[in-house]
Amino acid sequence: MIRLEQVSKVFNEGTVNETRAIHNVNLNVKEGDFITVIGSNGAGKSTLFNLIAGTYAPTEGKIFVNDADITRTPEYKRAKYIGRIFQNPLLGTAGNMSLEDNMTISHKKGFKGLGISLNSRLRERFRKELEVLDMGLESRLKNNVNLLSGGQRQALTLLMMVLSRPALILLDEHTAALDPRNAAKVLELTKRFIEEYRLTAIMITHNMANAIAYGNRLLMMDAGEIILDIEGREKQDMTVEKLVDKFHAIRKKEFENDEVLLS
Ligand SMILES: Nc1ncnc2c1ncn2[C@@H]1O[C@H](COP(=O)(O)OP(=O)(O)OP(=O)(O)O)[C@@H](O)[C@H]1O
Repeated sequence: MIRLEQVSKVFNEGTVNETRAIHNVNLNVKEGDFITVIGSNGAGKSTLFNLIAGTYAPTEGKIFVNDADITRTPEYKRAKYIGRIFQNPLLGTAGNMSLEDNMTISHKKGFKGLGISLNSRLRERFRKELEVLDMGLESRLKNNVNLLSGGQRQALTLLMMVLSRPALILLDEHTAALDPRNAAKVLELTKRFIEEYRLTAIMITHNMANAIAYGNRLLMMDAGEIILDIEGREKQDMTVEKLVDKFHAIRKKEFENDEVLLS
């Protein structure tokens, strides 16, 4: 459904600060894929997301959605079908607005422009949707979102995004800023929503064990390249040790991401 062909991204081209963040990447994301992405520091993981989301245009190459060339489609247009969650829980929701107002906005997005006003039926629906999170948020519809904890806020962001039914979701270390208990909870909700709503998802994680445990496909990036793309049996049989060994075998160097190896 999303395809990258020979995509490269160079920042500050022709200056002393020139950085080749993505180099000749080919990637075909199939409908229903849940892809985890792991990689050393500066490997190009976030840049890959920025290219898919349209935050940056590639220096070279093309990006397609269902065979339509979207290489030059601006980010705000792609946002109609690509959902994205960042590491920072403050970014996905409006803190100075209530839960119900936040949810109304994302609900409207799901209905692609239909005028929708907040009424008791919609409130009841929001309550039911929030119950699924099992965080007690169903009784806090009128609370401002900035009263929520980081974990609650990230779970709400996830729920709102899922309910707008994006064709593709990009999760950029979305549990990395949470304490371990909340991180595990949000990760489990993520898995559950992806399965229940049959979403196509790409998730960057610094945790190799999670990259192996979640999803049907795993990418490893290094120095702007996808150096490993595994799925099926090969992914199921993968272990952290085997993954580190694979990295050494391919790159003939140490894996430079302390967080990955320590987590
Ligand atoms: N806007 C930008 N301007 C200049 N250089 C950039 C920009 N964004 C990323 N880079 C550079 O591109 C390379 C890849 O960065 P990117 O953030 O994609 O890596 P990453 O794999 O997400 O790293 P990390 O795990 O450390 O977050 C790095 O060398 C980075 O400094």
